[in-house]
Amino acid sequence: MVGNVRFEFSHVCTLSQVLDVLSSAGKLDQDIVNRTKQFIQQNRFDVQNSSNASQKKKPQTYKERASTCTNPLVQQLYKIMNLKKSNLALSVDLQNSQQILQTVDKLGPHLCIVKTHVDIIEDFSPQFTTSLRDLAAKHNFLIFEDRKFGDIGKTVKSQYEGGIYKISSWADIVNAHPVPGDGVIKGLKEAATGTNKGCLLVAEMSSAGSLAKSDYTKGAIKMAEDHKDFVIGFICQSRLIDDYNFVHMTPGVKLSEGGDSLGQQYKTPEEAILKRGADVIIVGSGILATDDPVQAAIQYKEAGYKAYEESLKN
Ligand SMILES: O=c1ccn([C@@H]2O[C@H](COP(=O)(O)O)[C@@H](O)[C@H]2O)c(=O)[nH]1
Repeated sequence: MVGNVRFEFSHVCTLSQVLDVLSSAGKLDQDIVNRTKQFIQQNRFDVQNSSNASQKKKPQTYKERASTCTNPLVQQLYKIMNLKKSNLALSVDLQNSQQILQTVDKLGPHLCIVKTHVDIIEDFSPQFTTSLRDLAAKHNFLIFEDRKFGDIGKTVKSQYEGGIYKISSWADIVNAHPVPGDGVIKGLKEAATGTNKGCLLVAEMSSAGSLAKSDYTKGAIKMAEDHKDFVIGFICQSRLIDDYNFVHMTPGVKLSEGGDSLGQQYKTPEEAILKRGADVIIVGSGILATDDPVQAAIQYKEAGYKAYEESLKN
């Protein structure tokens, strides 16, 4: 009240919208935007239900997630993570097939997922994928081909099942950019009919200046929810949805923060899991570019698992 005049205030835009405007104008770093939004999400005060406001959904163990999630591939992944006490995915970005297989054989006991970029292998042969599948069976991990499909449905279908790589015959998981619309998912899904395969949507990226943010990321979430039978989660930099049926996998992870000369941005396993809500951390050079990759993998596995245990206390 001012004098005898009563004023009523209501907001014209949300804090998230303000953050988006500042980010689009180049005034705020996307990383700060994502973290602030995540903070808001985690600390939301529900006015209508304020007595329950402090009751956050209880975090589930990997074992609990394996029994409550509905997608068989997601169940399998959480079972592996529980059994091997590992949320570590190795990005095996090497160009020689023997080197890849030897590395995977040594590091396999510590991994829940092996991520490949099959098109950087210089001596690719179908035998390589047979040997990789043998190692997946020997060490109990899933294979994720980081192909990032991004074309119309019929093209991605051919790229997934055909060509020299025949990705659908050996990869458990692939990923896709949501940019073409959900035809990209429908095309991949058709090629995977009747198999236990899954797709991750690239909802956010670790690289500086990524356009995958705000409404684009929201669109990716909607697409995932519309295709729950095949989309098993996201490549992302923050927790996007409070549903363990969608596995959040975060690349750009190293034991110390920083970046590379081509725009990659690193965060620690603790930051990725505890602050940003990742389920799986994806690590490449942090392990491969060391003198002792086995020791490095153990370090990442232990750091990732410790952060997961810590997250259960929240
Ligand atoms: O947003 C993204 C999506 C994918 N990647 C891939 O992950 C690895 C990261 O390797 P590092 O050596 O740990 O940087 C690489 O294969 C990328 O293609 C990503 O980094 N960011």
